Amino acid sequence: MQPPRLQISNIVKEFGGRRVVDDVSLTVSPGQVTCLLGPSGCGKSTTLRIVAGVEMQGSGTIHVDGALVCDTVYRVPPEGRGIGLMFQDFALFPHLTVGKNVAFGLKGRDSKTRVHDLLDKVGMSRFVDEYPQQLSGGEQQRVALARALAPRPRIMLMDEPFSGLDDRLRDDIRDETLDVLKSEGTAVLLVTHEPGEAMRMADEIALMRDGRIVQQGAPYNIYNAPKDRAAAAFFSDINVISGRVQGALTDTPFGQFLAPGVPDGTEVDIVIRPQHIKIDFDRDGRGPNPTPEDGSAARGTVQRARFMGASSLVELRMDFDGSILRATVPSVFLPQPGTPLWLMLRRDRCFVFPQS
Ligand SMILES: Nc1ncnc2c1ncn2[C@@H]1O[C@H](COP(=O)(O)OP(=O)(O)OP(=O)(O)O)[C@@H](O)[C@H]1O
Repeated sequence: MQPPRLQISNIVKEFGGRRVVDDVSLTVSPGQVTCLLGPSGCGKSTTLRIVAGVEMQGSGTIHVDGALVCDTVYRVPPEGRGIGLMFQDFALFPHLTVGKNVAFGLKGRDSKTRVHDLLDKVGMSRFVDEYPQQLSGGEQQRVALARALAPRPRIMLMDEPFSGLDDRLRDDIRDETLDVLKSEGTAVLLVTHEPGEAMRMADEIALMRDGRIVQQGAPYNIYNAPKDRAAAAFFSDINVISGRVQGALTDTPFGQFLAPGVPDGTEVDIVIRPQHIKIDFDRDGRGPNPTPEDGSAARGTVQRARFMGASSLVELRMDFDGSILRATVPSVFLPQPGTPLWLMLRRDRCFVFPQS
């Protein structure tokens, strides 16, 4: 079997006795994009710097195509690792033209063709003789991508590469970058703190917290089967309803929830995203009948409703304990504050986590 393009095994790094990377392992295959996703300070960039070879790990190993690149005694220098880098502040050389920037790391006869092909791929051919300061931020980013890919790196490391760009442009450049990276078959390790960016770019997401990878998988799986409450909350606003387990069931105002394998007496959080709450109208103080899919309805009063563009966000104060729950509804639904409404929770979209 082919070894993975990049294999990171049990990497540990401490700064001043504090473990900022704690036993991180992951693999990336050619043509695959893996995102290290997590809040600021969780150790993403340090992990990337260790792979790049500009930082040394305390323990653990890195292999590229099955060959050892570094452990705690042996170390291939950064330029010998076949790795391309793209960082937010990774500036182009201001005194070189676009073409010369891209050609910078290239030798040999076919370098002209390579520069031409890459500039074509990133849609920048017509700027070949311009200087970086004549280009917009997005154009510079495209050239930086071409430059990083020019020597055909086996692995591309990207650290928040799009964060200097404004929103709309960022979406376009992300998509274009992804197309180019896929067409080159490069293995990509991308660091970001933005779940939206990870969902958009990644084949696989490694969710990091306090130096550890807490969950790893395809974006769909991580979003729909988060490991704990914090993992669920990292991707969207969440609603939390608390309960206590008795006989593998939790009683709540929304009916009973299964809590298999959770010991009696355990307090649990039932977590649901706002778009998975169902709203129904009040019929003289009565709500919809219970169903196996959605459980029982509980009543609340609209506090406020806001139009969000593609959806509307409705905040309700619940009769049963005065807590606020948030529901999003596609398109336009803007009930007046004070309107009584009934909420139901889609059972297949609820997560039950023991409280820690
Ligand atoms: N050279 C260093 N010396 C001491 N502490 C460091 C050093 N580099 C990083 N750290 C600390 O290690 C922790 C992890 O930093 P790192 O940059 O890897 O996090 P991150 O997840 O990439 O966050 P951000 O997105 O903010 O860069 C931080 O608390 C940081 O202050």
